[in-house]
Amino acid sequence: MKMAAAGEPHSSLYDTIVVGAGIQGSFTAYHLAKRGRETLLLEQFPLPHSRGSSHGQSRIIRRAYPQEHYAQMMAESYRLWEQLGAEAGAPLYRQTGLLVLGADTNPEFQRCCQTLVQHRVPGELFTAESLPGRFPGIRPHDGEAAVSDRTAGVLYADRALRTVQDEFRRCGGALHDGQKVTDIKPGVVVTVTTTAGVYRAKSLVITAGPWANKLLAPLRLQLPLQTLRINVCYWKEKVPGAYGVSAHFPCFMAICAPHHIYGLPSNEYPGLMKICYHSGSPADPEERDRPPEASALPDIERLRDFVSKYLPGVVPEPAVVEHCMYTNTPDEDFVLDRHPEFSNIIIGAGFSGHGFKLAPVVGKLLSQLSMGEEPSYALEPFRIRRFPAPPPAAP
Ligand SMILES: Cc1cc2nc3c(=O)[nH]c(=O)nc-3n(C[C@H](O)[C@H](O)[C@H](O)COP(=O)(O)OP(=O)(O)OC[C@H]3O[C@@H](n4cnc5c(N)ncnc54)[C@H](O)[C@@H]3O)c2cc1C
Ligand SMILES: O=C(O)[C@@H]1CCCC=N1
Repeated sequence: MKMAAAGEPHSSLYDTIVVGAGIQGSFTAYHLAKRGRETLLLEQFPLPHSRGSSHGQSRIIRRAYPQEHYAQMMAESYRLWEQLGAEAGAPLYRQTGLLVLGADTNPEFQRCCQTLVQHRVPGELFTAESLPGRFPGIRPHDGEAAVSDRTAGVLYADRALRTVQDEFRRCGGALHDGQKVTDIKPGVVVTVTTTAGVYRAKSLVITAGPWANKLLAPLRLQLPLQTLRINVCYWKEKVPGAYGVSAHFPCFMAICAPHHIYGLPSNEYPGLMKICYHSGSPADPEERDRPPEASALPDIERLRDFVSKYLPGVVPEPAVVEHCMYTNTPDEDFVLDRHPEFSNIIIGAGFSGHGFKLAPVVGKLLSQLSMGEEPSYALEPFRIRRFPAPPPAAP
């Protein structure tokens, strides 16, 4: 394999250029390099950075999904996470189990129970009466039930991102950070201009997170993506460690309207549990550091209410609030597809706040599309054409 040293100009043609070194672009580049493809991964910010969606110490990994297509992909995703951890000699997740909590009549709750049974995932069903006997820290309400997914746990997100980028480089890939892509010229050979140089490749993968539509606009494509600024809240345990990994407290996902609330056992900040609202305030990624109006913070109020009603051993006031971006599609399914006009431009976008755990499979699928191979899963739920065509621009 031909290799250019880091920083050395590369005059010839790459097989693939991947734009965006978040978890999705990094896994895509890793799969390509492992398959011997000459791959360049471009990132606008010096790495590591905390301006997109892939930073932070933790993410939930679970097989409890109401949608069959994700439950199916998760089987392989667990294997690929395991494999990457073994290659790097560092574990990338900790099994804690997860509880899905909801009204026992809720269709989404019932679909989660069904997929867990169908995929023979080890777990247990609890009633509102039986749950506190097993997990005294949670106080469910009448008519609610919980189902556990014992395979679930916490991914060490920052470590995972660094590991996949290291493994990509170890396989011969080139990662150029601090280089913003400013222009893309489609063609049989795609020409990519950055703030530092010009590169050419046979195919291009765009995995730009909340910046996806900014890169797609000059390529005459706009996806129905909403970018949201998310408050990542940490809450103090009244007794340090009572809701911690060492006390075997699980992750949880509470099916609430209009958006779910989820939590992770205390670990990354001793004495603090991560409990978040699965939505946020609309924000341009360039404006992510500007706090929204105080009136636009219903998420924190909802979280306070949830903590005081369901988690009696947690102080109902956030102790630490960090930030991250979601990029949501209208149905919260991902976009994994070719550009409708330029078939050698592949798009991975709209991961809607649940894409980290699936990144090993997403990266494999995007790499397969860029190599012209048949993807190993049906991509119907992820096609661009599922969205109604935008109205024609005014004359
Ligand atoms: C608070 C929070 C909690 C979450 N919890 C979970 C969870 O528990 N489980 C789970 O599975 N998922 C979770 N997610 C979702 C998951 O983290 C995201 O789906 C995933 O990180 C998306 O990755 P990405 O690579 O698409 O985007 P990003 O990480 O944003 O990466 C895109 C990259 O592209 C770069 N880029 C953009 N434009 C350019 C350009 N012009 N030139 C060069 N580079 C460019 C950006 O700088 C960025 O680094 C959570 C997300 C958040 C925010
Ligand atoms: O994907 C996940 O597991 C988390 C928790 C539920 C809501 C979104 N992200």
